[in-house]
Amino acid sequence: MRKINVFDTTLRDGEQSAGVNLNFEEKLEIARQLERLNVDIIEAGFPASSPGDFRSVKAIADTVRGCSVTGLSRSIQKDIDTSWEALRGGIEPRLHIFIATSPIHMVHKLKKSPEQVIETAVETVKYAAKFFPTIQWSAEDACRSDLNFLVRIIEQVIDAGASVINIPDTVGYITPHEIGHIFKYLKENVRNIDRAILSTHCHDDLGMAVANSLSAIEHGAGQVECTINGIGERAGNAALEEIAVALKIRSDYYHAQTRLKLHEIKRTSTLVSKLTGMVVPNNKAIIGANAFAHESGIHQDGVLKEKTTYEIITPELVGVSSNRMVLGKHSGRHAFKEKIKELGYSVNDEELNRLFIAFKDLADKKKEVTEEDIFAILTEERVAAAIAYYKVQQLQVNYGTNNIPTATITMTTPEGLELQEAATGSGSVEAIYNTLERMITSPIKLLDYRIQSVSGGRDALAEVYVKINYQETETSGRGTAHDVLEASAKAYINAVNRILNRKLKEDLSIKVHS
Ligand SMILES: CC(=O)SCCNC(=O)CCNC(=O)[C@H](O)C(C)(C)COP(=O)(O)OP(=O)(O)OC[C@H]1O[C@@H](n2cnc3c(N)ncnc32)[C@H](O)[C@@H]1OP(=O)(O)O
Ligand SMILES: CC(C)C(=O)C(=O)O
Ligand SMILES: [Mg+2]
Repeated sequence: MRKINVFDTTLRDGEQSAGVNLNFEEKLEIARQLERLNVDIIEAGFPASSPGDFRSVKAIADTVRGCSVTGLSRSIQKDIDTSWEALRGGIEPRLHIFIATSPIHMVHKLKKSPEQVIETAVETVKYAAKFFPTIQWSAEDACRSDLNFLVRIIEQVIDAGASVINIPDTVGYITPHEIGHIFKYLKENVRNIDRAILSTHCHDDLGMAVANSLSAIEHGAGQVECTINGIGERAGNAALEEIAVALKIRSDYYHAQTRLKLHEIKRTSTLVSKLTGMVVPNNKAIIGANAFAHESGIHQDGVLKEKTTYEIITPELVGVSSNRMVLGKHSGRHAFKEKIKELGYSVNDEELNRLFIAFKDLADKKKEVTEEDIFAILTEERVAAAIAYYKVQQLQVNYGTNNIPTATITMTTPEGLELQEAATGSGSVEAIYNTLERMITSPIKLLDYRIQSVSGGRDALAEVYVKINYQETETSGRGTAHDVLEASAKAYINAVNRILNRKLKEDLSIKVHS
């Protein structure tokens, strides 16, 4: 297996993301975590860009011992001197020096001829070699540069002392096939290429940064530059976690490996996301919240039977504790039954079918059905099955800021009659309770009413607790529903039914004993 060096530029190119500004302590914390992840090189910043960046780069170089630390420099003596002051305390001081090589950049930005660019590159690499044992030289916008010009300048900077040659796709323009060709061409045509490692540095403007990096590796790159979570200038850089895991999972294809401790990936990603404020999308490969979540019934059934049916990466590989079965409207009976078992219940097939109907009904209204929701469905179902005397068939409430709230309810009675009533109240809940009282024979006194949400979010289930006095007996009742008014009606009827149930049992025992 070929060894690929991982050059992490989260603290330099990653910090170039619009809106990101890491302070000294935050940069140091991320550097320590990158060291734990075991990257080969940390690009800690751009020392000449500001006193703050100089201080952080110096602190990181002086602290980190598990890998090499580098800093970016323009092809200017002043930048090189400042970088040396920042980096000299590191275990293997390394300079990352760059100059643009594409016609667009040379003409419009640098305002230099190709010959002047070669001269500047060679002079500054020679100057840097007086201080730095290792020099990485980058041809900015290499992928839009003339290939033969690239060959010429690379040969000369290697002779001047550079031992790593980086070929950036600065503007995210190249395609996987084309970058493969560039690396192959340089390998075959740069006279002294055996004295240097070729490196790839891709941006994601066309969404191809990772694919391009992998193609470069396939065609001869020995170093890959990337950032955690793919953050970086504009649309970002190639995502470290995606490249590293692709090399691991498809080692049969790439025959290349890194020295990364992959189980540190999730922790590193979370830290970077937190400190930069760059939120990781749920569907992001490897580290997104949904990367190991299965939602649909057929997939869940497959994973329950054999994980490899739908998982090519084990969550543990990247430091995620386990996969996740998300219960939602696409889930099937197998996953639902498994969740019930996890909650410590056993249900027979008939109960499972009844519960599954209630579950699907809720899943249609809610994005994700949580464990708390399932627990509520289970309890509700069991309690309701035991004591359904009065049963609300239909409930409608009219509410408006300038209207008196009115409830209309259709309900079946213990005798099997279907009644319909309407009543008003000072609020919607009172209107419901006044309506119910018209249909229930004995008077009811409401003693307590409490409402809470079962799980978080705007679509959470509502759970209502009531305490009532009915037929000279005090009891409580609960109701759960997606709507607070429906839950309120259910709780009230549940309390009445509990009393009727208790009384029926007492009557039966009187009859049995007499
Ligand atoms: C592709 C990349 O990611 S490159 C890295 C990009 N990162 C950054 O720019 C972040 C840090 N940058 C900074 O803080 C500032 O730009 C500084 C401190 C480096 C320079 O600031 P200023 O001196 O005010 O220059 P400014 O940024 O406006 O312009 C850049 C100058 O550097 C020159 N330049 C750009 N690249 C190079 C290079 N590789 N070598 C030498 N000169 C360069 C430009 O031609 C321009 O020169 P000019 O003033 O003669 O026209
Ligand atoms: C400085 C270089 C390596 C860079 O970030 C780029 O070209 O994208
Ligand atoms: Mg870049």
